[in-house]
Parts: sequence; structure tokens; C-alpha cells
Amino acid sequence: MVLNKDTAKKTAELLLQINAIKLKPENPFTWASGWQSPIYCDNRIILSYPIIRNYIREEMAKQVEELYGKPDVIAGVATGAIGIGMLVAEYLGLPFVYVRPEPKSHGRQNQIEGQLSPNQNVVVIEDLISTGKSSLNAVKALKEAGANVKGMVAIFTYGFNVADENFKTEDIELHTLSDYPNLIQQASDTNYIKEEQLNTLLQWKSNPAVWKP
Ligand SMILES: O=P(O)(O)OC[C@H]1O[C@H](OP(=O)(O)OP(=O)(O)O)[C@H](O)[C@@H]1O
Ligand SMILES: O=C(O)c1cc(=O)[nH]c(=O)[nH]1
Repeated sequence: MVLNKDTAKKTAELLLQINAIKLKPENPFTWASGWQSPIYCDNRIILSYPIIRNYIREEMAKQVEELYGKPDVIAGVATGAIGIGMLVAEYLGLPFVYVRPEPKSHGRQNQIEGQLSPNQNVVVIEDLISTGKSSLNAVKALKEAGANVKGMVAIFTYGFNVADENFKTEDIELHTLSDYPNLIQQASDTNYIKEEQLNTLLQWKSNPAVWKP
């Protein structure tokens, strides 16, 4: 759920400006879920732009504070949200941990890196939600470590039903700076996407799990 319309529009505009939105309908991207997609939103690129990453950091930090006050710890979902999660934690003056997809196979065999104690209030930072599987896998690890997961703030969501259902099942609140409708609106207003590409994107969005070029 998008909390602030202006932030949603501005974030979409910035993602387009830094070419974080990639379109490849003829030779689709393979997503973490295994889905084939004509679009890829690479939020990692934000970290390469100091002014834009400061904007994203501040908007995420504001949402964390507005929704949850001061949690004890900020957790970033590895690897995409380690950088931005750390920036949000730094801005709020809070401790930071990051959560691997699975425990490391050597060393200390940690899945959660950093210091986390049972019963601490944690807000999770994620860069992007497709199915929500990666983020909720991190939530599961945090809960198993005894954390009190208050909710999640992410930069972008495609807003798929499957993700909504997954978050509902796990009883985790999700807020995002921007989402797919805002991105598409902004991309068509600025002629970033052509009509033919827009049609592909609309068709893909109606049934992404089985879409083929
Ligand atoms: O909602 P989902 O279907 O789980 O997909 C979204 C996830 O995919 C990306 O991570 P990726 O697995 O590409 O790894 P990375 O963060 O290490 O780049 C992204 O950073 C999310 O964590
Ligand atoms: O689902 C994914 O793997 C995914 C999609 C996307 O647009 N961006 C990203 O970083 N990951």
C-alpha cells in the first residue's frame, strides 16, 4: 500500500530518470520467483546516485517513524536492501541487521547478520516486492530469532494479488514508496514507454505467472 501519493509519483519519476526501469519484452527477464517478465525494476541503481538515494532514504525513514515510531532495529533483506536499509538505519540512528535468504554454509552459519536480541521491535526494509516470497522468508527468520516484526517498508511493489495474499497470510503490514500503477502512469506521461510496450505491460500484468513473449 502506497502511503503518500506525491512520494509515489516522485519515486516513479526518479526510477525512470536513472534508468532503473528496464524493458525487454522480446528477451524477458527471469525473476527470483522464476517468472518471465518484460520489465525489471533495478532499485540497486539508486545507491549510485547520492541525491536520489538520500531522497529514498528520507522518505523510507519518514514512513518508518510515522507508522512505527522508533523500532529497536532496522533489518534489510539481502542483498538488494542491505544498502538502502543501512542508510535508513543510519538516518534514524538505529541498529541494523541484514537477513540472508538462507543461513551461511560456513563461518558462523548465520542467516541474520548483526546483533539482534529476542523481543526487539524490528522494521524490515526491502527494495522490491514481486511475489513477496523473499521478504517474507526474511520475516520468518527474524520471527524465529524471537524478533517482534512490526512491519515492512519497501521502495516498490508490483501489487500482485499473490503478494497481497502472502503478506495477509503472514499477518505482515507492507507499505511502499511507489508501485506499478504510479510507474506506468509516469512512464506514459513522459513518453518513456511507447504505446506498443504499454500494451505488452498491461497484458503481462493481467497474468504475470504464465506470461510468454
Ligand atoms: O518478491 P519476490 O518474488 O521474492 O522478488 C523480489 C526479490 O527479488 C529481488 O532479489 P533477488 O532474489 O534478485 O536477489 P538480490 O536482492 O540479492 O539481488 C529483490 O531484491 C527482492 O528481494
Ligand atoms: O522478482 C524479481 O526478481 C525482481 C523484479 C524486479 O523488477 N526487480 C528486481 O530487482 N527483482
